[in-house]
Amino acid sequence: MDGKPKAGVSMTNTWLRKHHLIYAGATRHPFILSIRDGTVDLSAFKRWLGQDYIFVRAFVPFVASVLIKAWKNSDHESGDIELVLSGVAALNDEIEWFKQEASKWGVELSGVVPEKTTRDYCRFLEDLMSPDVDYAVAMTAFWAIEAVYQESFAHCLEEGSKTPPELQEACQRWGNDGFGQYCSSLRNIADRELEKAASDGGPLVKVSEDMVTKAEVEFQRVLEYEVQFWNMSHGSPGRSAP
Ligand SMILES: Cc1ncc(CN)c(N)n1
Repeated sequence: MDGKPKAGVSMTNTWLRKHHLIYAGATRHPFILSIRDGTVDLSAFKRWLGQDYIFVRAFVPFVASVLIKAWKNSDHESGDIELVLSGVAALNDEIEWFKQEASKWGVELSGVVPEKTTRDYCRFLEDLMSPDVDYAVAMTAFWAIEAVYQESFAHCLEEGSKTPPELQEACQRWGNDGFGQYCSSLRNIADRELEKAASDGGPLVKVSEDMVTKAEVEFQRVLEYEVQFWNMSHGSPGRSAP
């Protein structure tokens, strides 16, 4: 296979198939399955809550950096800016939700020390904020980060799941249909930008090919970080030390 999508098959589709094992590892992780079957260890949930609060605070400037890239790279009619802006607004609510949820569970957010996995993932986001990172690459990472949470938490709300009632609100936050629509829109933008790069036959063809390769690498790295993040939360053996 030459790594290029077949006609009519989007780039993200091609990558989801090619990397389906790690994608399933990220979206059907034992931590998520334990929420879904009601056996979740609540101390693991609280650990996730504290670490994810730190992650989300670092995610805001990353999304703001995508907003700047959207402003520079998309036209007004595309609606990219409005979509990313709605993401920033949703993160404002999300931060408030974390504060409320933490107080409900007795987690002191100001005392949470970031674990190594959280620090590494936040550093990864910081690297992606560079103006040198192309819009297509940043958008691919953005979509993948949101899609993992959407698919994971939606799984905990499916019929037959035994998610404890006190965790259902958390699952609704990312598992609801509106968030699913938002992820689809992010994915469409990523595909549109990747398609533009892949079909570029001009003198900068090599630059465009490199961009698509970079986007695929960052897609895989997001999935690896998401698995590590769940491992850390779950307290899985072999997780990295703080
Ligand atoms: C680690 C992680 N990944 C994704 C999301 C969804 N914004 C999140 N809150 N935290």
